[in-house]
Amino acid sequence: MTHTIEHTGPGAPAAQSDTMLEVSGLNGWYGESHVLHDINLRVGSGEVVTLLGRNGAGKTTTLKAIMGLLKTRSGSIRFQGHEVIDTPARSIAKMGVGYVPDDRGIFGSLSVLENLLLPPKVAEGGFDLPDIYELFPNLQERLDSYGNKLSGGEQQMLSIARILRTGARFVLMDEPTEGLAPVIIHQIGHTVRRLKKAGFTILLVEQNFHFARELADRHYIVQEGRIIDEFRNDEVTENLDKIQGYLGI
Ligand SMILES: Nc1ncnc2c1ncn2[C@@H]1O[C@H](COP(=O)(O)OP(=O)(O)OP(=O)(O)O)[C@@H](O)[C@H]1O
Repeated sequence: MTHTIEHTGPGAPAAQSDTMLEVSGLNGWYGESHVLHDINLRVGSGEVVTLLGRNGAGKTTTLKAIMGLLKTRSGSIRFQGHEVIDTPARSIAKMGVGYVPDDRGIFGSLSVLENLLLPPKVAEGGFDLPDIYELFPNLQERLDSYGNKLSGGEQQMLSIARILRTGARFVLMDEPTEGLAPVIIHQIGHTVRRLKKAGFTILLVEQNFHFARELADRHYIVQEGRIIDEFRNDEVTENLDKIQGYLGI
């Protein structure tokens, strides 16, 4: 069945009580190196929430820990009320959590279509191919191209598109704008806005504060593996100096 995103409602964030993700006291390690320290964060259903911070702050590691890709972790990660701290990544994906990694994870020796069809469906209601082509017309034109022949922007779109196909409704996105030209960043921003309108929940890691500010409902500031502050998007203007100080911009 075609998933008509144009006809979906305005997608205002759901009530505070409707929690998609609740992380409490999350700690994470790479070997002996203690990288995440008592991370607490919450993402409501239908919200776009960002993790902002300088290089090496621990943003990617936080996403990996939530997705189950960082195995040495402790604390609590609840997805729609279910504790997943001991759940492997494969099972977390099956619960409807999609992950768009910072390296985009495209297989260079597979075509666009093969890359699109690769991740297994996890839920009904995912985008079918016409939905994807409507959202990303460039991908339809490049269906037979190999992944390694795509531009950075096309790879990013493919990486997002294949997650949408799976039926995941909660998407973790790691720096989707990294290294892309302004016109492509604009297109990615347009995509995130449409997904929000269609009711998706998004946890977004970003270095590009201006991009994050255009899209997000709330922001968490990550520094040295800790959440040190948080802001609603409508509090950003009055806290701009503070935020720019945190981010070093
Ligand atoms: N595979 C790894 N093994 C050991 N240490 C790592 C590994 N990956 C990241 N780190 C370290 O963990 C810390 C957090 O890194 P992380 O990649 O989560 O930061 P980030 O905020 O996402 O920054 P960036 O935007 O640069 O990716 C850094 O000190 C980094 O050097």
